[in-house]
Amino acid sequence: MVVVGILNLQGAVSEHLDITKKAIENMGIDGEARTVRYADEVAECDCIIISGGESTAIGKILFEREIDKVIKENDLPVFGTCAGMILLSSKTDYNQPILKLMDIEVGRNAFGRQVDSFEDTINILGYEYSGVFIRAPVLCSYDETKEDIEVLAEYNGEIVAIKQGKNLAISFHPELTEDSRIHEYFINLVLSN
Ligand SMILES: NC(=O)CC[C@H](N)C(=O)O
Repeated sequence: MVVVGILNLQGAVSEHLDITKKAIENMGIDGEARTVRYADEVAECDCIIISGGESTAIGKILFEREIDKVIKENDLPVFGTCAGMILLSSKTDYNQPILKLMDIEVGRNAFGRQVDSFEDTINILGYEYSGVFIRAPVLCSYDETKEDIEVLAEYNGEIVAIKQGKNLAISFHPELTEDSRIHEYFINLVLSN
């Protein structure tokens, strides 16, 4: 049984819930997707998804509620999309609370400054995926000495998907498509030893 917690503090939460449910169904595994808002609810999960939204707001509430501690103490894998990627990083170009779970540095609002959002094809995990970018962060650098880091996708020469151990950071919004394969990939990461 795998319990996927979608952090419900701010942002595109219901979309992640729906697509995670779809991923679990497609995989045919014993699993559950639920939204979580407090540290004790997070502690009952096997992994956490942090949605897009406003990373400063999400980070502030996350630290106030000491959800960071539960994630770290329980070694919970985290999948972050857009604002979630920012929260996974170790450094951003803003002064904001972040989890520092991945050895990546990001720049906020790097894509789509002129236009608020766009959609384009991303090659990821061996297939073509429709990437939705909404004021997305760019990955400025990552620690190349870390053997557990793997770049999963690039777009116009920029890294837009990267994993480190069981943490996954994506600068676009897979929850805004009907395609659950990236969510399935994350759940498989969680299930693998
Ligand atoms: N769609 C998003 O998640 C945008 C992220 C937002 N620009 C931030 O920096 O927090």
